[in-house]
Amino acid sequence: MNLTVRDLAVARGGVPVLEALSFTLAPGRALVLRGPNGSGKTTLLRTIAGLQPAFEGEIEGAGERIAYAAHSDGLKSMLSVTENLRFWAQVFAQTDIEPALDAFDLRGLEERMAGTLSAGQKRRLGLARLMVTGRPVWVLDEPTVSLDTASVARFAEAVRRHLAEGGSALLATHIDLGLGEAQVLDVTPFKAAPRVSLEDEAFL
Ligand SMILES: Nc1ncnc2c1ncn2[C@@H]1O[C@H](COP(=O)(O)OP(=O)(O)OP(=O)(O)O)[C@@H](O)[C@H]1O
Repeated sequence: MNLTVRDLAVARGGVPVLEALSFTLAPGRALVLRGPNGSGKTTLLRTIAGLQPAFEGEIEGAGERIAYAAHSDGLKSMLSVTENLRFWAQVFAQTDIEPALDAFDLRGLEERMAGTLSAGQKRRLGLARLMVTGRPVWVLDEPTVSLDTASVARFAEAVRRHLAEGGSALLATHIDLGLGEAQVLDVTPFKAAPRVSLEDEAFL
């Protein structure tokens, strides 16, 4: 199933920040949002994740298909790394946290309280949670903040695997993730953005 956005306008504080936005994101595809600070990327992602209503337009294929990773890691600081992952796995009716521990290099940190982790380790744990949601559409806001080069590469690899398994990813980022074949959508406030269809693009 595609994620489809049609003639979408999104607003913060009642003020539209983006409008006339349309795109289709098919299974196996990634779309990177690019735009200057304040251009509305976070607002768009929050709207697609269902955290705020659309100002105008339609979103299809979102709802319970979305796993959203916001700017903040949203961890439970008094729970250990494994307890955090188990908690989230339970919320999403999943059981296996082992692949997430491996993918985000959390081995050796399993029993550490999340609150005692470094910023980059917290971010790795926050991103590892995506893998225990079982949800097909990853919506990611600046996912690589605080990550070192090796962790960025691990993250990109996790995204690639997710796409290869039929998932999709919508990401706002200012840095090059090395997802060479990902489509890029330039977000320009108050101007009609180009229509993007990822259905016919080569597999990432
Ligand atoms: N809580 C809020 N209330 C009112 N306006 C807000 C709020 N949060 C953000 N804005 C404004 O909405 C606009 C879009 O912000 P948004 O965070 O979506 O941009 P962004 O493209 O994600 O920026 P960045 O690259 O800096 O993260 C900006 O002008 C911002 O100042």
